[in-house]
Amino acid sequence: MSVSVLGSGAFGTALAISLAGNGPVTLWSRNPDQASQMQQSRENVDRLPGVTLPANITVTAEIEQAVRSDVLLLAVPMQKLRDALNLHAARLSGKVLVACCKGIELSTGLGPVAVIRQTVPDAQPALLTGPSFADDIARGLPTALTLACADVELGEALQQELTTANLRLYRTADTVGAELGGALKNVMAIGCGAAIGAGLGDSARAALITRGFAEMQRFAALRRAQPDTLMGLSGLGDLVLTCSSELSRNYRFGLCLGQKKPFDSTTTVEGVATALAMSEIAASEGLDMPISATVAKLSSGAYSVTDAIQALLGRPLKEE
Ligand SMILES: NC(=O)C1=CN([C@@H]2O[C@H](COP(=O)(O)OP(=O)(O)OC[C@H]3O[C@@H](n4cnc5c(N)ncnc54)[C@H](OP(=O)(O)O)[C@@H]3O)[C@@H](O)[C@H]2O)C=CC1
Ligand SMILES: O=C(CO)COP(=O)(O)O
Repeated sequence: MSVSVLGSGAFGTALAISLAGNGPVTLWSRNPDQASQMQQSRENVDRLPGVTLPANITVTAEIEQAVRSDVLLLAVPMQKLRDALNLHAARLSGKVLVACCKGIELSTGLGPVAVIRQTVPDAQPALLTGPSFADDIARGLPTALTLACADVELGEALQQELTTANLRLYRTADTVGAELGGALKNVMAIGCGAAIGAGLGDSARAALITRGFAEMQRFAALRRAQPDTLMGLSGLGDLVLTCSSELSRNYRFGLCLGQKKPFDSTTTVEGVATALAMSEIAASEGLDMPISATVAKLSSGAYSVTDAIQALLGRPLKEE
C-alpha cells in the first residue's frame, strides 16, 4: 500500500519520517510556500525543527498527487478536520482514511471517525492514536500506538503497513473507545498542568489523573465504548504521558493557566474545545464530569485556579 500524510504539522511530519523507513511517503501541506520550502530544505522549520526529512519523502501542496496513495493519514487538528475533508471530499472518495487527530468536534460532539463517515461516506475510516510525541517519533525513539478500525481485515492490513522499525502498532476494532481516550486525556492534561503550575503539588496531580480517568470511563460508557479500550495505550497510556510531560502542549497550556502566564494562541491545544464539547454533552446527558466542566471553565477564563479548587474540593463526599 502506498501512503500519504495530509497535514504537515508536527505530527504529520513525524509520521511521514517514521513511515519513510518502510518506503516512499507523500507529505501534503495546504500551503504551497511551506511545501516547497520543506521539499528543498528537508526540514519542517516551523513545527519540527532540527529533524531531517529522509530523501524518500516528497512534500507537495498538490492534493491530486497526495490522493494517489492507497492510504491517507489525516494529521490536522480535530476542529479543522471537517473543513479539510469537505474541501477534498470528491477526491477522497473510496480511500482508506486514517484519522490521526485527538478531540471531539465542538459543533457536533462527534469524534474523527464519525466526521469521516459523515463527510466522505464511502471512505474506509480508521484511527491512529496513543501515547507519542511528534518529536519522539521523528527522532526514532521507540513508541507504541493503537490502530483502530471497525473492519477487522482492513485493520490487520493497516497494522502491518503502518508499523515501522520504531513504531509498534497494536490493533482494536473499538474506534469509539480509542478516539475517546485520545480526546479526553487532553482535557485532564490541562487540569494537571494547571495544578502543577499553581503549585498544588504531585499529590493533587495524582488525584486529578485518577478521578479524571474515572470521568473518561464514564463518558466512554455513555458512548458504548468497550471498557478495556480505555485501559490501553489510547486511554490510560496517553493519559499518563500527557499529564506528566512538559512536551505536551495541553499540559503546558495548563501550566501557563496555573502560573497566570500568557500562552501562544497559535499553538494547537486540542483539549480546550474538547473540554467544552465534553462538558456540554455531559450536562445534557446528566453525566457527572466535574473535572472536565472545571477545565472548560478554567480554559475559557470563567474560573480562576482558586475557583477551580473550590469547585472540585467543595463537592459532596461520595463513594470512590
Ligand atoms: N504533535 C504531537 O506530538 C501529536 C499530535 N497529535 C494530534 O495530531 C493532530 C495535529 O496535531 P499537530 O500536527 O501536532 O498540530 P500542528 O499545529 O503542528 O499542525 C497542524 C497542521 O494542520 C494543518 N491544518 C490546519 N487546518 C487545516 C485544514 N483546514 N486543511 C489542511 N491542513 C490544515 C496546519 O497547516 P497550517 O500550518 O497551514 O495552519 C498544520 O500543518 C492533533 O489532533 C493532535 O492532537 C497526536 C499525537 C501526537
Ligand atoms: O497527543 C499527544 C501525545 O500523545 C501530544 O500531546 P499534545 O497535543 O498535548 O502536545
